[in-house]
Formats: sequence, C-alpha cells, structure tokens
Amino acid sequence: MPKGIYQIPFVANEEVKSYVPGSPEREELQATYKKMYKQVIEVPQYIGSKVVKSGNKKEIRPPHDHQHIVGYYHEGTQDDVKAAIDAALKARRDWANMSWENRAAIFLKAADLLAGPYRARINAATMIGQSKNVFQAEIDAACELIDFLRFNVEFMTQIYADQPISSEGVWNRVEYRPLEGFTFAITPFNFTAISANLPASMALMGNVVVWKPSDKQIYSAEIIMEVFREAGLPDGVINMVLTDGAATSKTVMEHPDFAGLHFTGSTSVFKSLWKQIGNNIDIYKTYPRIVGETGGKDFVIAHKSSDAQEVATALVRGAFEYQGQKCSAASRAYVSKSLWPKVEKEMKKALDSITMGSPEDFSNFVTAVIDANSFKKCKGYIDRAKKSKNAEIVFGGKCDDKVGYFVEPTVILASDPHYESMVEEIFGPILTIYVFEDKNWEKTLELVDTTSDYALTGAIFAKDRYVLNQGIKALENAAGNFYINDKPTGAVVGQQPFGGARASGTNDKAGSAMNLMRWVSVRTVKETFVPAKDYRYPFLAKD
Ligand SMILES: NC(=O)c1ccc[n+]([C@@H]2O[C@H](COP(=O)([O-])OP(=O)(O)OC[C@H]3O[C@@H](n4cnc5c(N)ncnc54)[C@H](O)[C@@H]3O)[C@@H](O)[C@H]2O)c1
Ligand SMILES: N[C@@H](CCC=O)C(=O)O
Repeated sequence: MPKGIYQIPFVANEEVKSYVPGSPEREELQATYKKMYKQVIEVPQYIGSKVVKSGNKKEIRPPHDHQHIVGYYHEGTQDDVKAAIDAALKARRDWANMSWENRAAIFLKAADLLAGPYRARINAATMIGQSKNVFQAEIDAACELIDFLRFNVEFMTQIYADQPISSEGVWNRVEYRPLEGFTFAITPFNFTAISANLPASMALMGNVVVWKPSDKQIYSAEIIMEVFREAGLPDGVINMVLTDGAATSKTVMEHPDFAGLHFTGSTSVFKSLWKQIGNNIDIYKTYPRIVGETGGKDFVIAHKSSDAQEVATALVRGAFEYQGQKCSAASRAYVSKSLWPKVEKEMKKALDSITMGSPEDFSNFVTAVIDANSFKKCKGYIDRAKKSKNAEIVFGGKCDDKVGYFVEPTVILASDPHYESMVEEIFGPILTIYVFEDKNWEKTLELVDTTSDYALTGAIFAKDRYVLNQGIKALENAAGNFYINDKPTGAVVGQQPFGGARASGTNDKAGSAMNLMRWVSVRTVKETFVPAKDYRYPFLAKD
C-alpha cells in the first residue's frame, strides 16, 4: 500500500524524430531495418509464465515484398485460450492488490524503453510487418504508444484523485477497483500503438488480460511483449494468444468470469461480438464492459471561401498517409465548384511528386496495402469506377501485386454523391470527391451528415466564420473527432482524445480518463466516526 501521496513524473508528448538524412536516428533505423529484414524470427504465445511454441508455424511476410519471409508465428488453439484465461485469473489477486505506483512504474518504464533502446526495433518491425513508411511508423509505434503509456498513468492518478466530499463526522471515499474477472483485448493491424494500448490500459487499472492481436501485426506485437516483460510486467497479467479471432471470442465469451471487451477493428466484427455477449448475458458473474472503436467513412467538406492549397494538402495527407489504412482517413470529400479547379491542380502537383515502394527507401510516401484481400478490395473499387457512368478516375488507378500489394493513390470524381465509394469504408488509398454547386452549401452539409452510417472523423474548411459556425452545428453528430481547417487524421494522445459514435464505436476516447474509467468498478465507502446510539430523531420527542 502507498506510504505517500505520490506525484508522477511530468508528462509531455514524445517528440517526433525527423529522420532527416545524416541524422543518427536515421542511420540506426536503416541498419536495424536491414538486419531485421534478413533475420527469420519465431513469435511464440505468452501464456502465464510460459512462452508457448505450438509448432504450428505460420509465415510472416512484408506486404511490400510478399515472397520474402521474415519470420513465423506459432498459431495457438482454443486450449491455449483456455490456458490464457486460467493464467489471467491466477494472476488477478496479486495484480489487483499491487499498489498503483508499482503498476504505473512498469508502464512508465515500458515507455522509456520504447523511447530509447527499443525505438528502432519497434519502428522497424512496424515498417516491415505492417508496411509503414518511416514517419508513419515513428508517429505510431514510437510516439503514440509512448504517449499512451505515459498519459494513461497521468489519467489514472486524476481518476484516483477524484473523491467525494464528506460531511461532519463522516469520511466518504471511492475505490476504483479493477473489474471482477478477466478482460479481453482484440486489436487491429493498422496501429502498433492501439494494439499495445488496448491490453495495457486495462492492465494499468489493475485488470488481467487475454490479448489477441491481428495476425497481420504479429511482428510488432512480439516487440511489445518483449518490452512489457523487460519492464517487469508480472506473468499472467497480459497473455498474448495467436489464435483465430472468431473461435477465441467464442471461448472467451462463454466464460463466466469474462468482465470486459476492449476492441478496435471493423464495425461488422464488433457488432457480432456485442451480439454474442448479449446472448450469453445470463452466464456472466458481472455485466461485461464493452468498448469498441470501429470503422469510419471520414469526410472533408470545403467551402468556396477556403484556401485551395490548404484543402489539397489536407486531402493528400489525410487520404493517402499509410495508404489510407487509418480509421480516420479522409475517404470522401465535398468541394465547392468554384474552388475545385484550383484544388484539383494543387492535388495533381502533390500526387505527381509522390513515390511508391518499399519503406526501406525512406523517400517513399506510399508503400503497400496490408494483404491480398485488401489489394483485391481496392482494385475492385477502382475497376468498378473505371466502368461506372457515375464516376471517373482523375488520379492514379494502377494496381500491381507482383512484388508487393501496391495500389496507387487514387482519386475518384463521383457525379452521384451516393456512389458506392462515397458511402462504404474501403480502408485503402482511394479518395472519392463530389463537387457541389456553391449555392448548395447547406444541402451539402446535410448530405455529409446523412450519407454514411459512420461518425468517426471529419473536417470542415472555410475562412468565413459564419459558415464555420453553421457547419460545426450541422455536423455535430457526424464525427467524434472534428477538425476545422485541418486534415481529419493524426490525433495526438492528451490533445485530441480519439473515438467516434454512430456505427464507428462506443466513443470511449482512447488516450483519455474516459476510457480508463470503463476498466474500473467503483466501490463507495462511507465511514462514520461516532455512530448513532439511538434510533429516535429529535422531532419524535413529546411537547
Ligand atoms: N475507430 C478506431 O479507433 C479504429 C482504429 C483502428 C482501426 N479501426 C478499424 O479497424 C478496421 C481495420 O482493422 P482490421 O482489418 O484489423 O479489422 P478487423 O475487424 O478485420 O480485425 C480486428 C481484430 O478482430 C479480429 N477478428 C476478425 N474477425 C473476427 C471475428 N469474427 N471475431 C472476433 N475477432 C475477429 C482480427 O483478427 C483482429 O485481431 C477498419 O474498419 C478500421 O476503421 C478503427
Ligand atoms: N488515431 C489515429 C487513427 C487510428 C485509426 O486507425 C488518427 O487520428 O489518425
């Protein structure tokens, strides 16, 4: 138990390194990338104190070089999932009783390991396994992950400090207890930071976790487990299983001690998990907490008063960074007719200068999409747009999967605002633009609000403040993260808490105290110093 009211180290966002030619960080990362590219690693499961190698080995291949093998992971079975649940429950009592400053120290140490000795490795693993360019790896696998770990400690102390008032003779307290049972994290391929944060945020609050990462993010998941273990995370607190998602969820969600789901991924998978939890509700000892951050169809709307070059830059960065594989990526844009010719010209200038290829070449802005399925899906949208009378491809449109899964940054101009690629999440480097008549600004705001089921991110561009005021109100429910004169991507922990509503998720805001609150169950304690000795109130006395 703490013997002091401790103050944690000062928290600030991790500085993004530049990797400019000649910088030491560039040299270190290039050397690490090359070394790791030649190695063949083996990724085990981590279950309790055991490093489990099933022998059922699956290949890990870089998306930008799919004939090359950088390692294998040991795929697990449902027996491993059951063992992971048992290991978590075994670790629960000691972990839940560990004082908060010791839990905090583990994750603060993990952050420092990532900021220092592990930075090049986690970045290289993300570049190799998930095909991120150097900048996208740095802002995700290094900076955002470090920020999650450090800021969560700050948010935890803010939560713990939030205490009720006490009247005379009484001391009221609240205890932020971890959930009773074990928790389950299912994570997506596209952000190393998210994959680590989902299990880590629950563990920080005293919970024990079964973590199932995406089979497309296993290289960096391995480094995350190495860091957590080196930071001193006790065995059984976070158990990483490398198993089939649907089968694992079934096993987990049929367990009476299942207490919480922390999910990030697609909307359809999240809905299926919520339904399973609903169907099993009579099994559980406690109502499981459900947090899910899911898909998006993120928009940019540009008024005629906005600056065309700023709009074009936001569209290029917002739509094509990490090949559009961000839940926040700009994937539908509405541009005022009088502004469009200049936006088109500026976009063309930018896109003509973009190069595509392996992340090993640091000058490439665009690398490969994650796998063959994604490649096929993107190509399908492009091929259909080529044939459609309601759409025209104005930039890009080429796809090549001979060496890696390369899809050119592609811009579709749609004459129908409900054309399929204006409505559906594609999760690739495809942006669809609808050009509206200047006089139809208000109608277009309504179109933006009603076109998609999602409400994750969105951006409005205008210089006219009345117009901005109107747009901010009209699009109040269209995005959980709303940007004014900026691209809709790149939320920073501690600055823009992240999450969407409608079909985009439960909006519990990753990287905030709001999210951490979901992983505790509050016990209110009232202590009376001098208890009453007589049941009678004064008014009962006879006159
Ligand atoms: N809102 C956010 O904060 C956010 C952040 C990142 C990604 N995303 C979304 O994630 C999606 C892309 O990631 P993805 O391709 O990894 O998503 P996905 O839904 O395919 O997979 C996510 C995780 O769920 C597992 N999974 C797949 N099918 C399952 C099933 N039937 N039952 C249980 N688990 C299953 C996967 O193995 C993976 O670990 C996009 O829709 C994107 O918008 C959202
Ligand atoms: N938080 C990230 C997106 C995470 C989803 O993929 C952003 O703001 O761009």
